[in-house]
Amino acid sequence: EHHQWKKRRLSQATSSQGIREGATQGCHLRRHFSNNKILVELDEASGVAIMKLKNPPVNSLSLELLTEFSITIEKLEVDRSCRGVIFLTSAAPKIFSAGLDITEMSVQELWLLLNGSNMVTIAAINGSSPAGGCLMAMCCDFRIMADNPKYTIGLNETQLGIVAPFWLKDTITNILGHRLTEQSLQLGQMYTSALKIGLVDQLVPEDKVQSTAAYFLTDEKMHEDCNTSVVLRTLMFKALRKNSRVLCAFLREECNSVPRILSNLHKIININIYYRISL
Ligand SMILES: CCC/C=C/C(=O)SCCNC(=O)CCNC(=O)[C@H](O)C(C)(C)COP(=O)([O-])OP(=O)([O-])OC[C@H]1O[C@@H](n2cnc3c(N)ncnc32)[C@H](O)[C@@H]1OP(=O)([O-])[O-]
Repeated sequence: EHHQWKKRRLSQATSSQGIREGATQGCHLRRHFSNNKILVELDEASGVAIMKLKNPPVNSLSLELLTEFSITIEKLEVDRSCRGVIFLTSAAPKIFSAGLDITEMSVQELWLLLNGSNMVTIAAINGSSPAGGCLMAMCCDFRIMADNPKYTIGLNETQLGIVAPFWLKDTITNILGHRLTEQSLQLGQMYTSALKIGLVDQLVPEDKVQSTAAYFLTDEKMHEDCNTSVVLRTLMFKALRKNSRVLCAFLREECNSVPRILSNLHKIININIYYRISL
């Protein structure tokens, strides 16, 4: 049943959003597809897909954006010309994402998709990234952030009166370690020095964020890093996150067993149930 639902969503996505082929940019042929809230450029020469969030004014993760996010990831997963690489970056400068839309609450599907994906994912963080924005970046395999002291990143849930569920805590623990996670979550800390604590992997000038992310995936970079393929390293990394993946599989299984008539309301209720279990 879930399989049919997935197929239906994919065909809806490809027909209703429309894929425009043949647009050129630079010397590579690019395919674009654009939804209301997400712009995707697929460079066919390199197989690199760039996903840009465009939900002004602050790129909040509204239900509409999150739904388009799921559809886009699913489309790229089955697109054979995509080498399995995505950059998440904001179409608007200064703000990567303000996190969940404060009037809505539904982000677990995004976490499931990114953690469960076999594609290499890179967050090109070109602005502030609190709460859900930080979660989205943390779910990626690498994080490259604009070097600007005005931009902060972190999980400020405690400051908002939200208790972080276990899967969010596990995600940040994988990156920061146990003690720093405790401090970070207790204080709802937003960091300006995210590189120092390892929350991001690289700080670069603002206008270099996207090109650095792209460079990460080139053969040249691969050679620089002792001939270790980025893809291989990522697979190793994903294997190290085994617990999260087992958890993902478990949650996915659980989600699938729920009849997916999928009105948004049902979805939110299901997610809230997971919230409750996790707490
Ligand atoms: C399990 C995971 C749990 C995750 C939980 C979350 O993510 S909870 C979320 C945690 N997120 C946060 O705590 C983020 C808190 N926000 C900020 O820190 C800053 O807004 C900023 C740094 C993102 C942008 O600064 P800036 O000076 O460039 O811009 P500005 O401040 O002037 O805002 C412009 C407009 O955007 C509005 N708006 C803002 N955020 C949201 C939102 N999430 N949603 C909807 N709307 C939002 C804001 O009200 C204002 O509207 P107005 O009045 O024009 O109608």
